[in-house]
Amino acid sequence: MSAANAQPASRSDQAPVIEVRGLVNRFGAQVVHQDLDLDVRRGEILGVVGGSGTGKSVLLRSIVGLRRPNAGHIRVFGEHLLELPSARRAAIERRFGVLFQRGALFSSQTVAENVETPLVEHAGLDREEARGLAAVKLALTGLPADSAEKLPAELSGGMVKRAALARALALDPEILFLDEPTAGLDPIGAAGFDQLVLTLRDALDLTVFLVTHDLDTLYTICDRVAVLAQKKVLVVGTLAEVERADDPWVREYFHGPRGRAAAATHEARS
Ligand SMILES: Nc1ncnc2c1ncn2[C@@H]1O[C@H](COP(=O)(O)OP(=O)(O)OP(=O)(O)O)[C@@H](O)[C@H]1O
Repeated sequence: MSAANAQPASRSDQAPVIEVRGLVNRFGAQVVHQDLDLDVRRGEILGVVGGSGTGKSVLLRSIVGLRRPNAGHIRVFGEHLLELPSARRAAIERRFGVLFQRGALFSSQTVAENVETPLVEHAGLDREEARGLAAVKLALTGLPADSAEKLPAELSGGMVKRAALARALALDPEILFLDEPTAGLDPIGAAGFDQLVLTLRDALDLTVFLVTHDLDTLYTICDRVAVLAQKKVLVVGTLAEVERADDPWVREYFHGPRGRAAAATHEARS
């Protein structure tokens, strides 16, 4: 049985911690989302998939406050984010940890400084306190202690992802947003990162919103999967439910050679 399936079915308590309703995102004449609805349940790892350009990152950016959608509602922790005064919204956003596609570490700061910065700027810690806590966060992500004093450019791709994850965890977030965390990693590095996300979700009681193209990630750690297509969430559910969807992209993605290989590997491990 895989680690993901080892979770009881009720691992996520069904209560949505994020509710997106009627979301519209447009860039000029290009409509990316039209009346998109999505719930993210507390405690789950939700995999968000879809073809290139279907708006996975734009959806993530809309929820975390980096893009104001053209229309719709986003409720997080029961609060309507788009209607909140900016200070209240910022307080909610501090309960998010975000790992961007390219890691987004400050290249001129050491790894430790990268993790310390949010602790100093947002949690009011002094540098020394922040340093101690940053070391804990870096250890949590499995980075060797000597990486702390290195610059991001001195780390491997997998280590950069772990350092960026440590930074995303700096302020003890309740919801972790990951944008293609295993992109560019070799299969062993990617599998290690998947297991890390699963372990941290369980240990830290996180909810995880995970944008990915990685079929192994979906089969190994995701509780549910949401497929973006036709400007909305076309289907959301367990992998078994999503695989049954009658949609050309779903068929090609899940039932094509790579999908079948990922499913077979997962079966063999179960
Ligand atoms: N700031 C922007 N200005 C104009 N168009 C944008 C902007 N951001 C995103 N888009 C467009 O919105 C669409 C969705 O982009 P998005 O990055 O969300 O796709 P995605 O599903 O994450 O794709 P991928 O899987 O390739 O990363 C794309 O056509 C993109 O070009």
